[in-house]
Amino acid sequence: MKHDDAVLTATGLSISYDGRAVVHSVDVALTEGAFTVILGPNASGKSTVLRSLARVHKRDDGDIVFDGKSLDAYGSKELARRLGLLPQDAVSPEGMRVADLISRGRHPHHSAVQRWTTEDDEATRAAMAATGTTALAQRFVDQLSGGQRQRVWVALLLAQQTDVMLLDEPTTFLDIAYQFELLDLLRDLNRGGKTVVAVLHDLNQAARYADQLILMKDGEVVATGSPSELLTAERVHDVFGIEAVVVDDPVTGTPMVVRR
Ligand SMILES: Nc1ncnc2c1ncn2[C@@H]1O[C@H](COP(=O)(O)OP(=O)(O)OP(=O)(O)O)[C@@H](O)[C@H]1O
Repeated sequence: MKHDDAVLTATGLSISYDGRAVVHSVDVALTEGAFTVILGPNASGKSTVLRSLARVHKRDDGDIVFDGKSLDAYGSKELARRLGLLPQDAVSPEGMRVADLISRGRHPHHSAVQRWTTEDDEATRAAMAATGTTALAQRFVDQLSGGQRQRVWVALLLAQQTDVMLLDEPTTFLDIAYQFELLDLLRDLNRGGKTVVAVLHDLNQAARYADQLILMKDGEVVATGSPSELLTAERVHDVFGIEAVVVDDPVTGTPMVVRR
């Protein structure tokens, strides 16, 4: 699969767990500088694809090319400086304070002998400010609410300062205000040049924020395109099995899916 404006492409990507195939020869092209949202029903393979794109999960087959070079050719620190993943099931080490967890986002930027620098300070401070976690700095991560913890994980990813950010259901646990705040933040980062890829479940949020949607079902990519191209009543029915009408969002004009 060749896309001149893609920063990360996967071709013929197949992935399994313990011999059970769950992703079947999919092609994915993530446009550089775009905000891409992966949508699909539960168990359709979204997280598995995302983890594989971040080289966290091994693929059985397929080529992944990141910025002109095979993903496999990157050293782990080199890759972590350029591409970051917020997993769906991030678990923090027990007894760790928020500031310490977020500072881990700076590790890929350090050599074996390098000390903490003012740049590291600046990156972590900015990440905490952007995610509203500054006041939580000395709290233990395992004693936070689900939403607070989620914002801490996002802060870690921000502190990592990668060109490409992959986020698996980043709005989980967040109240509606924080959901939009986080999506606004991701959009700002995206407009500042970062390539953002997020798995979301809310079709209308996806339609508002995404330049590009990747629609998955049963371990396959069923369609890729802009929200207005993709979100039709017929496709929503085919992929999610619900009867809906698609109208224009009265605020943004993007497609808005309303269940009948
Ligand atoms: N660690 C694992 N071991 C075995 N099977 C797994 C594992 N993780 C996921 N699977 C299976 O792989 C398939 C795809 O799962 P995946 O988590 O990628 O889907 P998803 O689209 O992200 O789902 P959801 O919206 O529920 O998060 C599912 O059938 C799931 O049961």
